[in-house]
Amino acid sequence: MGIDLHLPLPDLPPNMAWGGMLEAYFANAEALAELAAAARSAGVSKQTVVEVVALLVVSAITYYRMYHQLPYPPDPAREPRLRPCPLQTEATEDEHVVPQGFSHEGQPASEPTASLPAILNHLYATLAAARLHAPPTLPLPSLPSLAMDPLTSFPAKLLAEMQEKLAAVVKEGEEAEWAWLCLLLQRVLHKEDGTDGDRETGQTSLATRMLSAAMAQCRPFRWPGEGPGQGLGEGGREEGRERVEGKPAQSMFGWPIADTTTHDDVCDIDTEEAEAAAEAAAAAAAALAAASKAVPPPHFLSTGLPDEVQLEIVEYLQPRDVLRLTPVSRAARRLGEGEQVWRTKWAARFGPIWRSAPVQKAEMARKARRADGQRASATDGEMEGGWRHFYSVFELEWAAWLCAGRNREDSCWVGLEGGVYDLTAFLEIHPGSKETILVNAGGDATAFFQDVGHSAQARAMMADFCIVPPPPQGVGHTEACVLHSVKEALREGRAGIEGRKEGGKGGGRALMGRGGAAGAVSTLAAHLSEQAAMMMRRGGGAAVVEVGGGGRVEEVGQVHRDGLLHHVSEWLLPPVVPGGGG
Ligand code: HEM
Repeated sequence: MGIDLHLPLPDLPPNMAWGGMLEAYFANAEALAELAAAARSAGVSKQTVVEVVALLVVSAITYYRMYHQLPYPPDPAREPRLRPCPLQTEATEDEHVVPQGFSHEGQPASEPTASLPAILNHLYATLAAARLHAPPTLPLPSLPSLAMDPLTSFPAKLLAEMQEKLAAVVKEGEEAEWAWLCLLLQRVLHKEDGTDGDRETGQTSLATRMLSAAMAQCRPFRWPGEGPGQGLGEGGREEGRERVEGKPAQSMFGWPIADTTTHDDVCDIDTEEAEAAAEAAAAAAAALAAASKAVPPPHFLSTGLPDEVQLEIVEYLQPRDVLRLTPVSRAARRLGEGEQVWRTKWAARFGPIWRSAPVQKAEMARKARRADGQRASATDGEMEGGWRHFYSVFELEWAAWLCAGRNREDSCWVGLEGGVYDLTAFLEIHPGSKETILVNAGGDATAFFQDVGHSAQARAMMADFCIVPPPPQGVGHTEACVLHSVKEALREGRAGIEGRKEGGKGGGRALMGRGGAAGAVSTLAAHLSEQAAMMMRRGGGAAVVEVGGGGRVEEVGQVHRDGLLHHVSEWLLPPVVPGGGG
């Protein structure tokens, strides 16, 4: 199955917000399903596609910045003014913590729902614009055709192009940029198992061999201005390149560039020469591989991209996609669990809720009680477990916290589908009775409310009572919500913990749904076993959901080959009977 890319190219506002598009894309269940199907039929994993899209976004950011001649790292004085992101409509501008690139001035408040083809179209259009306006000395990649299938023809076409480029890379031995663009290609070609080429014969593909050679020759990519000796132009492999007096020796990308180099010099390569160089590269790669058998495949996010760029990628992604990316490598984990990422995500998702009047009032009341001499708890005012943990807890608990105690006739608040409603005035006239609401008030009543199956008319009435609006559709849930459902499913015996031995060094266990288990359970189980399978294929290790002694689930987490425990908070899980729930 292919994805039709014959879409009309949209007008590209210069201040396109990639993050918003990507957010919308990943939040779009239909697009995800389409992506999954396309990925399956093309033999590419969803994970890979996520990475590819993320990398494409980085390229877009890169070219966007070049196009507007914005410095990197960003210089606040020269940044385009950020407009409050659509999620933060109430607070004043000063109060906003706007995620980088989330939204720019002049953009419509509501992001269009983007599909993968639309995103690619935007990206390509940006690249095209960048090419048109770039100074001729800037060696930009030539573009893949716009009318192609991103999941099938993309790798093939890009491969052809990349082979050409790689030949130049190897020849010049400098252009790390290409090397990481090729990583993108390599990830796609790799399918998902970290091997390449023909597994039977152990032959690696030309692309990989060339890439290895290029990577071996390239020093990590750095943006200019990161410090002496770090850019490629400083003390790197500079043979064949001349520093021009009085001119910067680096291009914006940080590789050395003589001012006689033209775009054509870089992009139009003599095919014969390229083939010869490719062969040389292959030979070099073979020698390299023979010298060191255990050359790990280069990984996404460990390619020497500047930290800020990597951070930008993960900040754009939905929480669940960040969680999906973290097991890819140590670097990805370090990033994906970073404080700043979750802080930003929290601010974008819950900032408006936190600043909403009811929450502020409740918070002030709580503080006043403290001032009245109520004993503060040991953890009061501290953030335990970091921002990621806090994000999960907040997501799960804030409505209950806000509504606590308000289950009376004179004050009746209910949490529903991510918003909070004051139903005090509605109690008497509620068609489903006052009592039904009262027994469910004072906390989150979403489950019951949805069970009842309220009509569209009923839903239309809700806005009148809303005091804290629910987030816009598509703002995803984190693992905390998934685990909340898991907890319920375990408690009700709809799911259990089962041991599952996998190959490799360590055994593995996964949380398995049982007949009729909640969707959340199977989602988590599928995710975990996907991870497990991936780890196994990469040479041992295990994805683990651990069951502690004494009939209690002590912890649930993923243990990876690198020995890192991806921990999920204990308190989310209920006691289970010995032997594993049910
Ligand atoms: C803003 C909040 C709410 C509004 C505007 C609302 C409105 C309505 C309306 C119009 C009906 C009539 C049936 C229909 O049109 O679907 C109804 C029925 C009902 N509602 Fe609500 N409701 C709200 C919240 C709740 C909550 C929080 C609960 C309980 C947790 C609840 C429980 C029920 C029940 C049990 C019925 C009766 C269903 C039946 O007889 O089939 N409602 N509600």
